Amino acid sequence: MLRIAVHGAAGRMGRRVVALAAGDPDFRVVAAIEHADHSDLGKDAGFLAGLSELDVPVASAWPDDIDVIVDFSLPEAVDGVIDSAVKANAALVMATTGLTSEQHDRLKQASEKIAIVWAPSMSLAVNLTMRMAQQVTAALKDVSGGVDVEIIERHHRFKEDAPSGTALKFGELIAAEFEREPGASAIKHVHGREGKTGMRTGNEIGYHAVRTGDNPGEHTIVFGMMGETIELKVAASNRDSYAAGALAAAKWLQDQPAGMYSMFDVLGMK
Ligand SMILES: NC(=O)c1ccc[n+]([C@@H]2O[C@H](COP(=O)([O-])OP(=O)(O)OC[C@H]3O[C@@H](n4cnc5c(N)ncnc54)[C@H](O)[C@@H]3O)[C@@H](O)[C@H]2O)c1
Ligand SMILES: O=C(O)C1=N[C@H](C(=O)O)CCC1
Repeated sequence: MLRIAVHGAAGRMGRRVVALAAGDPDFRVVAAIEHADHSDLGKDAGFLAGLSELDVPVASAWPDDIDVIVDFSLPEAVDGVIDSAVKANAALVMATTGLTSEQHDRLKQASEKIAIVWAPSMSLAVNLTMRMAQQVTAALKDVSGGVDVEIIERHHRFKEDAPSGTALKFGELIAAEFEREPGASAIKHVHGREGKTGMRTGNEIGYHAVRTGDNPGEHTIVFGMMGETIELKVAASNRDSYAAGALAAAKWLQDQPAGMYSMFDVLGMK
């Protein structure tokens, strides 16, 4: 049984991770961590997750006996949870998005000591769609008349970063396909458009962030050509696909040496 600590445990995602972990016989929830002045400190994590009590109070201090930490917090909390994972010699599932390049560097350094999965989306369907987007790009990148790629992401009104980490990952993977050929032009990443922008160039990817209501996450990748269009769309109807993916990553990490891994590794999508 894996001793799991949830970082950001009172959050929208943290509560779902606690709920699913509590119902999984492979896990024992040993810690529900929040920042030191959170209003839910001391409350039972099971109660916050909509369950019966787990006898795990929300706390800001880390216990010693942790096998894996699942982080769904905020960028300002990420440096601390990396340090805590290394100190506890615990595996780390890093799901928080909006990290700085310095924080990604710190994750990489920490992966020399502990096993880490970082993914902007823990969803099976999203990671499968990423692989499909790579295949479509490879097939269309030299099409007559060219192909224009635009990424539209839709999330709930409470989301604090834009575009989504998932949209950025889609763009990174698609750009890599365009840039694979020697001498290929570097792709420009264009975030929104306004004013007299001039004609769209052939070597750019556009990103558009929609924020409405309680949308748990939706990505549409548009491949626009002269005469026809392909759209790849993947949409969550609740947050459990992300929580389940994070727990799958937590289990998978237990058999891995120190290193940096992705959901492609967890899902066996080489
Ligand atoms: N990778 C994925 O599959 C995936 C899926 C959903 C959300 N996310 C990302 O997860 C993050 C959280 O999303 P959310 O909707 O749950 O947000 P949220 O605001 O509901 O939850 C974030 C939680 O982190 C806590 N927190 C902030 N600072 C902290 C600190 N210093 N120490 C401990 N806890 C702290 C907050 O109190 C809050 O409870 C976002 O970055 C989001 O983009 C990733
Ligand atoms: O709810 C969020 O915030 C989400 N963020 C992820 C991202 O930024 O890619 C995707 C899942 C939902």
